[in-house]
Amino acid sequence: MNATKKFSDRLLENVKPIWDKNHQHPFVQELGKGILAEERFIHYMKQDYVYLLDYSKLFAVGVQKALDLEMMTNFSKTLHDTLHFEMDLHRAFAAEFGITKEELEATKPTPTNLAYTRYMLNVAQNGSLVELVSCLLPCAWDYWEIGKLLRAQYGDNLSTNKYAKWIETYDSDEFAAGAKWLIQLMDQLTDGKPEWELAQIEEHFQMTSKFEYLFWEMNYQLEEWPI
Ligand SMILES: Cc1ncc(CO)c(N)n1
Repeated sequence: MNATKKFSDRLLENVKPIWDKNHQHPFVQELGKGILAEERFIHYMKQDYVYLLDYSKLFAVGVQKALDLEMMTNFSKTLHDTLHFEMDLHRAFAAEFGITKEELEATKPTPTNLAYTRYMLNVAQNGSLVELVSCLLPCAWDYWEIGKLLRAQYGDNLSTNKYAKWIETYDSDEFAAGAKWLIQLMDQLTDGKPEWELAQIEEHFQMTSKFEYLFWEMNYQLEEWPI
């Protein structure tokens, strides 16, 4: 591999068309403008809460598969930050909308949500550590990108945006630190890997990025089980 080009640069370059779609999705844009229908936002908050319960289990598997104490510490810190810092956002919004913590936790995942988390959990449990990281990374990295983008696009109107806390959370130093650590970890773990393995990693990265798109879409459409 070209010494100056990191594997994460390649990932970003190739995933751009998918992430651009995510960034232009009406759910994301309307959230940025503060005009997203509350019904859609509430659907998202509830679905994302149970999504995060499963997503954070990937960090727990990361602790188990970590190669050294530093990696273990970082996985367990990010697990803690997800359950506390990130999910506090959901609990705060739920309280505003009159939804209890118990109600949040009892949310039944939609078909899209379930497909997304089962895909990641299957890779986490049956694949290698770097495959696990390739599933975690789009979630953390693209949310950080969206936080930065919405701040840049709509930051001047945050005081009147009822979803401002969402943008502030994903554009925060705390959230950025987790994303940056995962990007660096991806580069560390892929250093010197053969192309067939890099291709496998990129496949997971693209797949979970597409699931990110489906997640915006399913909340915008208020997806439920049809039967
Ligand atoms: C669906 C989804 N992807 C990524 C994140 C960021 O952790 C989130 N909260 N939800």
